[in-house]
Amino acid sequence: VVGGSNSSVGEWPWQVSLHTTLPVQIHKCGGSIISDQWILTAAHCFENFPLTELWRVYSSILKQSEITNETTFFKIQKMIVHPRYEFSESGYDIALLKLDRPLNFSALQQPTCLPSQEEINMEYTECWVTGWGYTKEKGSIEDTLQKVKIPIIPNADCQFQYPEHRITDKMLCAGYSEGGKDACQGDSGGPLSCKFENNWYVVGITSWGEGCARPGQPGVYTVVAKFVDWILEQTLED
Ligand SMILES: Cc1c(O)cccc1C(=O)Nc1cccc2ccc(C(=N)N)cc12
Repeated sequence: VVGGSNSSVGEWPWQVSLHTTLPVQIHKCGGSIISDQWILTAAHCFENFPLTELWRVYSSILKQSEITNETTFFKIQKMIVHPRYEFSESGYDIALLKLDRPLNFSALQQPTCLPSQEEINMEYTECWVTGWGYTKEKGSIEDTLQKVKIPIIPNADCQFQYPEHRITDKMLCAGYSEGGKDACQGDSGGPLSCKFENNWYVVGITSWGEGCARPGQPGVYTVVAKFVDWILEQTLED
């Protein structure tokens, strides 16, 4: 996250950290708890690491430095990448991870709400992006979970700012025209969380952007509301 600040303990209890273990263990992506056994994240996180055995899921973490060999983690029992995903910029950048065992909800780890299906994206006035990603383009993974408040912008404006891309209705954009605040590499898969009538919803999934926090280059997110049917089909089956 560029231009953000440190989160406090339990502020984003649905945020998880996804680590790969080879060649060394490292944070790769964020994700959101949406039930006691399912994590919502981005498909592009698994492009070079499609094997579930390579991943560890850490919940109730504020600092990456809290993670030691003794820290408990979840393994991935099932990885479901959207069948229409090809690459981030073409959309469908969404994936579901089934944990090897249910997690116990607590103040530090609990699910966030899935948004309703109608298009109320523009009515969300309080949205935050969170993650341990880079704080600048040539950055590195942050120790403390970062947060930054970012406004959702109309897709028409976003399309103008990305003339070489097709910004579809399954993508949403968020950013400041002057740049300076944005998600970045390492935040991928994490939530764009919006507070609505005193509840938090995972409205977007951090997906891509040209660089990070550049003026006129907003962050692009998967619109979760467009995939609620798919999410329910995949997760209620089990
Ligand atoms: C290609 C690249 C880097 O090598 C380092 C940092 C960023 C980039 C880059 O262009 N964009 C990105 C690469 C990977 C994930 C990203 C996630 C979000 C955003 C965003 N701006 N909201 C940009 C990303």
